[in-house]
Amino acid sequence: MARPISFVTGNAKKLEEVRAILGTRFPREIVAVKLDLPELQGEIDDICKRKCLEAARQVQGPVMVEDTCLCFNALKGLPGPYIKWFLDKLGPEGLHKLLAGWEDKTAQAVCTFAYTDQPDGEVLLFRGCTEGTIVEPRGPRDFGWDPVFQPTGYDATYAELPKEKKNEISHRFRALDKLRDFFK
Ligand SMILES: O=P(O)(O)OP(=O)(O)OP(=O)(O)OC[C@H]1O[C@@H](n2cnc3c(O)ncnc32)[C@H](O)[C@@H]1O
Ligand SMILES: [Mg+2]
Repeated sequence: MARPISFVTGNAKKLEEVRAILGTRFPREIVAVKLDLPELQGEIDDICKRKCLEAARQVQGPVMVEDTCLCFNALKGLPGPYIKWFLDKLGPEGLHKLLAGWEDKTAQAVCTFAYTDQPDGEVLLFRGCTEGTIVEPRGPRDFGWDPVFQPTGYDATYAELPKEKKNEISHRFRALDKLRDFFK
């Protein structure tokens, strides 16, 4: 039997969605490890790779980590990987207001899973994107920027959609679909 994969994250909501999406149809056991890993500045692939190798160093075994970006097209992809700090400081209202001066309200939610089986191993990346628009916040506020992200083709924000629906169309679902293919 292959060793369990530690999913290293400080975010309980991510973990909840990963468990719901992978369900029981995933061939490897996944154990949650709650660590808030440092995230270095830079391009998204490098952030993910370094986060993953740091996780592997701390866990000393197979790990996966995940990084989520919210990229505003009018702002050439920003806040991108810095969305966590923008959200912390500005709140959902402030994210919407950031685009006040721009006609283009479109955005991409981008999720990148990084996997490695050992501390100095090769890091594999699995990415999923969902297109949408940034709207005035609507719906429950229990997960990040969900209230301001309205996926294309829907009248509801991520926050307003039933969890099962979000998990069928989300950036995280699409990334996990690729990860699942790899482990099949
Ligand atoms: O420990 P890690 O896994 O890094 O967890 P984190 O909360 O620091 O997460 P990120 O570094 O990936 O930062 C992404 C930010 O976007 C938020 N976020 C991530 N996925 C989201 C989703 O599906 N819907 C809404 N907000 C999300 C999350 O709460 C953070 O504020
Ligand atoms: Mg983080």
